[in-house]
Amino acid sequence: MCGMNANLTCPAIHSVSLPITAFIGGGNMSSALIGGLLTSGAELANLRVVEPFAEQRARLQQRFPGAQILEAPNAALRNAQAVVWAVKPQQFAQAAADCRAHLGDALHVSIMAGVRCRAIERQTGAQRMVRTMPNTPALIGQGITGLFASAQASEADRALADALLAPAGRRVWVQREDLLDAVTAVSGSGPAYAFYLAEAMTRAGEELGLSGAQARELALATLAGAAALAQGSSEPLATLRANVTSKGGTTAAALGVFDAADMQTTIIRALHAADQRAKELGDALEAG
Ligand SMILES: NC(=O)C1=CN([C@@H]2O[C@H](COP(=O)(O)OP(=O)(O)OC[C@H]3O[C@@H](n4cnc5c(N)ncnc54)[C@H](O)[C@@H]3O)[C@@H](O)[C@H]2O)C=CC1
Ligand SMILES: O=C(O)[C@@H]1CCC=N1
Repeated sequence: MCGMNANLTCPAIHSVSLPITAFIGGGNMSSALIGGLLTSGAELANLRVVEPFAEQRARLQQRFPGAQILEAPNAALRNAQAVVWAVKPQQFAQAAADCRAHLGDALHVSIMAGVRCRAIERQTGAQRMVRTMPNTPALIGQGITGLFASAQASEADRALADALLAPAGRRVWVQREDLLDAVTAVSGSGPAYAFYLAEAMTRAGEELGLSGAQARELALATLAGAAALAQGSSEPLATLRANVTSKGGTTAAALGVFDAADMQTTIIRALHAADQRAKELGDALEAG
């Protein structure tokens, strides 16, 4: 049951060779995921990546020697046991049309925001699917990925998807497909919110006289330390916040400004907008 439970550790993929796996789209997230597989010791001889852009193919070839980097789908995809859809949602219909004739009986794994199992089935004919939503800390193995399996996916399929995403970091399986939009809003897009906050903290630090490098170091170490503290604690987040906030002190002064601007409501509204956008991307594909 390792594919169902984020708390169980799945067998590491490095103890066996990577099953024949085709990534469709070799951009940022593909590179992060493949990099993770490589770092975890997977042999890349069974890896195929379809990437139409020559410059990006050259980068992939240099970074992942041994992998087959293809300009267009061809017979090399036929025996793939897993196909990972890693194009932008708006590129999926074209990519699927290009690939469909070349794919055999593979598990289809998607990392695309919003694109629903129904659309993947319609565009590819696949029924065994695992949709996933990783995030960019996958680049350093510290990401977190939400996963959802179609009803037809077997335990072995779930385990394979889990193993492919394991080098990217932690995994959380959800039981309803629409919850992947919520995962996208919280953790898929989430690194950008953290960087946004860090940018503002860094800018303020500079305005207050620190060097840019010092302000950045202080901001990032604070965010990382606060996240690590909260992860190791069973206290509610509000209690951890209260522990920093002396009555009449500096933190209260800062939080007072946040509250006056209704920051929590704004952040919550922002995540609803991300969830809504994932749904719109899904709707557009179903309509198209
Ligand atoms: N960037 C992020 O933080 C995250 C992105 N995602 C999802 O990952 C997917 C890819 O995103 P990125 O890697 O950021 O985008 P990207 O633009 O870096 O990568 C997409 C790649 O697909 C290639 N491509 C375009 N048309 C193609 C076709 N017909 N066949 C094969 N390849 C084709 C492009 O040349 C490009 O290299 C998206 O669906 C996104 O929703 C998921 C989680 C996080
Ligand atoms: O912004 C996006 O649409 C993608 C999905 C999650 C992170 N990046």
